[in-house]
Amino acid sequence: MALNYSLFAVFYKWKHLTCGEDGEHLGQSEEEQWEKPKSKLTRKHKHCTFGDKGELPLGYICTSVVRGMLHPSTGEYQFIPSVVIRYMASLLDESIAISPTTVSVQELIKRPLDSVPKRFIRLDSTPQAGPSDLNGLPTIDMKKLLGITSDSSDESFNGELGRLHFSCREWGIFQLVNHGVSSSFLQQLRHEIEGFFKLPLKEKMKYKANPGESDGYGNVVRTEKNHLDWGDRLFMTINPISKRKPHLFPELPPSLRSTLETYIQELKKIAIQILKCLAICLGIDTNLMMDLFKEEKGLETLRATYYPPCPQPELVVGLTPHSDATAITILHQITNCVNGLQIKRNGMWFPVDIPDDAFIVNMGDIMEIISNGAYPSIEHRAMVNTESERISVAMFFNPRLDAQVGPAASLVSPKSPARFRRFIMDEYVKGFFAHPMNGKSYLNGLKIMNEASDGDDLKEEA
Ligand SMILES: O=C(O)CCC(=O)C(=O)O
Ligand SMILES: [Fe+2]
Repeated sequence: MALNYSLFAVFYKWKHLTCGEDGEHLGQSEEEQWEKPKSKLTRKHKHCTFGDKGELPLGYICTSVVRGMLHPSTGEYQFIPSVVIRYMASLLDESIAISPTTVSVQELIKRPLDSVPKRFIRLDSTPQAGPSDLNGLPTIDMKKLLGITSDSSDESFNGELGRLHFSCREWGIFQLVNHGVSSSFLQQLRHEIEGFFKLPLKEKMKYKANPGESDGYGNVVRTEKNHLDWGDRLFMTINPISKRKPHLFPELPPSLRSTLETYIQELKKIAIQILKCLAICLGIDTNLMMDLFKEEKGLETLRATYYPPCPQPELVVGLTPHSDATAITILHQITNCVNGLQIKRNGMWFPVDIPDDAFIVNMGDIMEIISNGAYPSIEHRAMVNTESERISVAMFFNPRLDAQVGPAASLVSPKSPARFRRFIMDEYVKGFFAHPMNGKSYLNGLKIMNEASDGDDLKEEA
């Protein structure tokens, strides 16, 4: 059934709309409920309740306004009777009534929900390991990476640098401790980000993603089958500053903005040192690597995700399986103790237990490309639970948009030909957002199938 918003607008004005108790519909099929409501009424349905408007007598015209909704194309916030909203929710799987960017799971769970709407239901036959099966991720001590340069002695390679190389090659992910960002500051960050998600929907929608853009607030469909994830996001380009959307970062509540600004600066320092160390481990000239991530030009984005509790967590996914389209990502689970990140290893999903205040660093597709496959990106997803909300903040570090990216020249030889095509970063990013989120499928599209590659094509740039 293809119902669109204008049809709902007609329902809204419909003068004979009646309902059962607590706004429930009457009748067998949903069409009937709307077409012949009166014929189905019984004494049992003597009154109906509309949210804070209290009980309304039988047959009362449903014009009480109790909830709001965003118009899919104008983005305007509009009040709609709760009964219409419930009906719309029941149609989520079949209807285009709610446009992808206007769904807020946080709003959805404010209503009584026994089961999740069909559009959120995902089936995944990949085996799932138990919570303790992973035995923790490798741990890297940031303090020990500080001060390492390409002139450092071989000793450092035997120590933390060696562990870093191993973690990236064998795991593609590690937890970072002693990173220097204080617990009290992380508390403040938590307070600010939670505050953002607690804002009324109307406020948050000032930051909504504009049509065709990836930056902004909302639950954006990125899957082939138009499934929705069980989470609301705020995604923003942070650097270069000229790429910040005027209605987003600059317009955030000032205390959130300044906390984020400090956080971003701290993470940037960490990311740059890690990238330098990775270049050393891989045998890439650190200057070439740093040129890609030039401080004012490197592409940096941030995604804060709010995962509400879910009545049927086994049926939904908080964040669709994907690998990050970045060089490296630094993830902070701001709701300590509430886990949800899972990684795919040996064809199996493993839940990750993130220690309080540790950061998670993972390799993205760009690092897999630069390293010519030596540091594979890790496929991961986020899952939810029945009890607690969870919030994560991921910061993505990428080469500058005008950089030509491909396997580092020093890693390509006749024996080890380039495994990936070269491209301009800007085109890669645009292509990524136009591509459905589906494991590592975007990266796979950049693979050179014919292993014999043209070495001359590989310039000195990393
Ligand atoms: O919330 C998480 O644990 C994962 C977030 C993530 O993978 C992302 O934002 O790309
Ligand atoms: Fe991710």
